[in-house]
Amino acid sequence: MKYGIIGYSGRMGQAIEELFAEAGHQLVYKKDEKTTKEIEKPELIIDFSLKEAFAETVAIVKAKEVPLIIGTTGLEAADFAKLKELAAEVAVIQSFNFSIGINILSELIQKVNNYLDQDWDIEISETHHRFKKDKPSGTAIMLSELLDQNPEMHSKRLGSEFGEHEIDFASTGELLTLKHRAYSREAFSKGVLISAQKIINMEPGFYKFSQILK
Ligand SMILES: NC(=O)C1=CN([C@@H]2O[C@H](COP(=O)(O)OP(=O)(O)OC[C@H]3O[C@@H](n4cnc5c(N)ncnc54)[C@H](OP(=O)(O)O)[C@@H]3O)[C@@H](O)[C@H]2O)C=CC1
Ligand SMILES: O=C(O)C1=N[C@H](C(=O)O)C[C@H](O)C1
Repeated sequence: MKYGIIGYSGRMGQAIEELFAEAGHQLVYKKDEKTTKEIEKPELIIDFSLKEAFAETVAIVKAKEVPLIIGTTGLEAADFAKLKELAAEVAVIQSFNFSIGINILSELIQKVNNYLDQDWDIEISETHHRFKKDKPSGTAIMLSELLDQNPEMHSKRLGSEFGEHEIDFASTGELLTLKHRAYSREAFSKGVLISAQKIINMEPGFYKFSQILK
């Protein structure tokens, strides 16, 4: 397939380009903060950039009328409303975490949530590399939204950590811990590749990555 990346020289942009090249796909549209290179019209656009790029990403996808996969974090309710509006015209797949493990963890958290009453403390801790700009991580926010209670959030920015999320559930008598750790950015780019292979043939609509995996 011929695809485009917004945020192509970033850490995720590079990881996606590497995996997609191994799978035989061709990067024909590249956009960063200050540069745009278009060799050909892409069949889909992938956005792993920063929240500041969001309005322009929506405008580009609208103009090109191609599907969008978006993993950029820091998006808020108003941004999601815009994505859903865009999804009336093209297919949009969104997730704050494209790893398979975090999507399994999400299902486990929903299961645990069914057993909890107010007697349980819930804390989410996340650790990422020192260059990460947003805090708490998009994943921590996404996981917290699966719970009836508002959990405490803790963030660390340390060295080269690709992404670690831990969720602790404790009552006065016991502690349950669920944890996920990415070993590399391939954990995320693999999910983007699965999404790209499917989105090409999908009808317009807003889809979470968890729906694509099922
Ligand atoms: N959903 C998921 O599974 C995952 C999501 N992420 C998220 O992906 C995003 C990117 O992460 P990462 O690659 O580490 O970040 P980087 O800082 O390494 O890369 C950001 C990229 O976005 C570009 N950019 C910045 N501002 C704009 C703009 N206004 N318009 C167009 N492009 C812009 C940068 O271009 P330039 O260099 O020219 O400034 C750069 O290429 C983050 O939001 C991160 O949280 C990360 C991993 C997994
Ligand atoms: O910026 C990162 O690196 C990551 N960002 C996402 C997030 O904010 O949750 C996903 C992953 O943990 C890596």
